[in-house]
Amino acid sequence: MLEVSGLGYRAAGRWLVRDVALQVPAGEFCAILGPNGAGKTTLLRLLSGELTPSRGAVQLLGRPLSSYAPLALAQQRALLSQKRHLEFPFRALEVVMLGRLPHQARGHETPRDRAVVAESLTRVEAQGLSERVYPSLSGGEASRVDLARVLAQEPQLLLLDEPTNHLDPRHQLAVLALARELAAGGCAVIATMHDLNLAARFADRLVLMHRGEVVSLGSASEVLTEDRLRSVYGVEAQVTQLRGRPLVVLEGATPRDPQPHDPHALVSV
Ligand SMILES: Nc1ncnc2c1ncn2[C@@H]1O[C@H](COP(=O)(O)OP(=O)(O)OP(=O)(O)O)[C@@H](O)[C@H]1O
Repeated sequence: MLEVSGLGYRAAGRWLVRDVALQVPAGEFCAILGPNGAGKTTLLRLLSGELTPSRGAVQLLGRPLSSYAPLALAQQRALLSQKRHLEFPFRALEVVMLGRLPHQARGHETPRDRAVVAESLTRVEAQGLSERVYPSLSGGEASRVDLARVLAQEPQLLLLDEPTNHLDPRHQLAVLALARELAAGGCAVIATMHDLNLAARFADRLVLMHRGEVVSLGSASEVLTEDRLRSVYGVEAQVTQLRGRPLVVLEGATPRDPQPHDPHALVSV
């Protein structure tokens, strides 16, 4: 589904993402982890085609991402950004209908569009919000409506930037269960996440980033080791097992931040 090799992105005189190689097949839910500033969002934006790589390439469904026309790309992949802003007093239903635009001939709504929108709102437990004005929604409510919008796009590749942000525990679980369900249905799902235990529980594979590079890639048990959590996140943690998955108990911060804001740390050589 998605193949990435030698991917790099340079801005403001440094490499924000460097040398990333990754393959995500259809049917997989992959979580991208890493400390603040590690490059997760930048990588996701490169995978979506929103940013153009400085090096390397992204292939989607066997074709370079750069060869897709915007409409054709929007029919295949959807990106839920972390920073979302909508000033217009659209109803939630209308916001979700925006997800159907890539599939509509000359912007004409069909009964199928309306059915997909209704189903998308139901899948994120937001059907009761459909008539609400979007700017009046709480952070978590707006997040669920935004998720419904990208679901309505019916993408083959779904990219989610911190999809559990603002959500209460029940809705965090529901959204990640939904990501699993979509993967089971043949979609490739890639989500950036900060909650290590939720990532371990729901994702098939974890990608751990540090200073713009992928430092570990594999199952939760392979990636989430106490040594790695210390060196990458700067935390002392105990990693135990719960129902066959690692369970991380954070104990405290190490004396030194392993992700210093050193502007020269990523300077190209
Ligand atoms: N356009 C840009 N110009 C300069 N620096 C940038 C730009 N975009 C991002 N950065 C920097 O690149 C680094 C990686 O940013 P990114 O948003 O990818 O991190 P992240 O891993 O998603 O972080 P977080 O967990 O805080 O969301 C950060 O230090 C950020 O300040």
